Amino acid sequence: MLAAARIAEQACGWLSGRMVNRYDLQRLIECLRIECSSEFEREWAEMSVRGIRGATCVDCDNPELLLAATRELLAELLQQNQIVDFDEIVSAIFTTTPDLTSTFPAEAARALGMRQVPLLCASEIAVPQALPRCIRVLLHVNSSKAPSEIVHVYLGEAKKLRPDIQSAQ
Ligand SMILES: C=C(O[C@@H]1C=C(C(=O)O)C=C[C@H]1O)C(=O)O
Repeated sequence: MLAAARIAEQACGWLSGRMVNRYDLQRLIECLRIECSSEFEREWAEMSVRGIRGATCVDCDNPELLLAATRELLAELLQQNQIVDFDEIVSAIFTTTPDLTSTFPAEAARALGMRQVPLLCASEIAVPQALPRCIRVLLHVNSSKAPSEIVHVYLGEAKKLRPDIQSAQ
């Protein structure tokens, strides 16, 4: 639980059923202020920037299909990594294989609410025989998780890209 939520819960418990005077309230506010700042310092000290990878494929180069597939991928990445607040996301880089040019996958991220997140789209390297019609994403997030706790998400045909990750999960 976030420090602020836990402290607020404690404060509510302390206050419930009490007649509090102004002196008590001032004392409580001062205690919470000290407790909050040290808790936040501890939480921030444990935070690092982590990279989270994902990929998915579409059947053809159609903007609606591409945006729906990107939305699905992002939703899965957020859910699997318990990202509830877009402010935790530092940036997101998308690539599409050279056969996908109908739209920018970043639009799907904005449509999900990532309006403040810096986004970038680029074309993947045209490696011969590489998996076609593939959308990739690299999220950078502020996280207190260890690298081994990060869940990278490969959907559909894109699962073939990283069999090592599929077997590890
Ligand atoms: C294997 C992938 O495709 C390509 C190869 C990568 C790699 O070797 O790490 C990373 C991204 C892509 O350029 C992937 O998306 O994971």
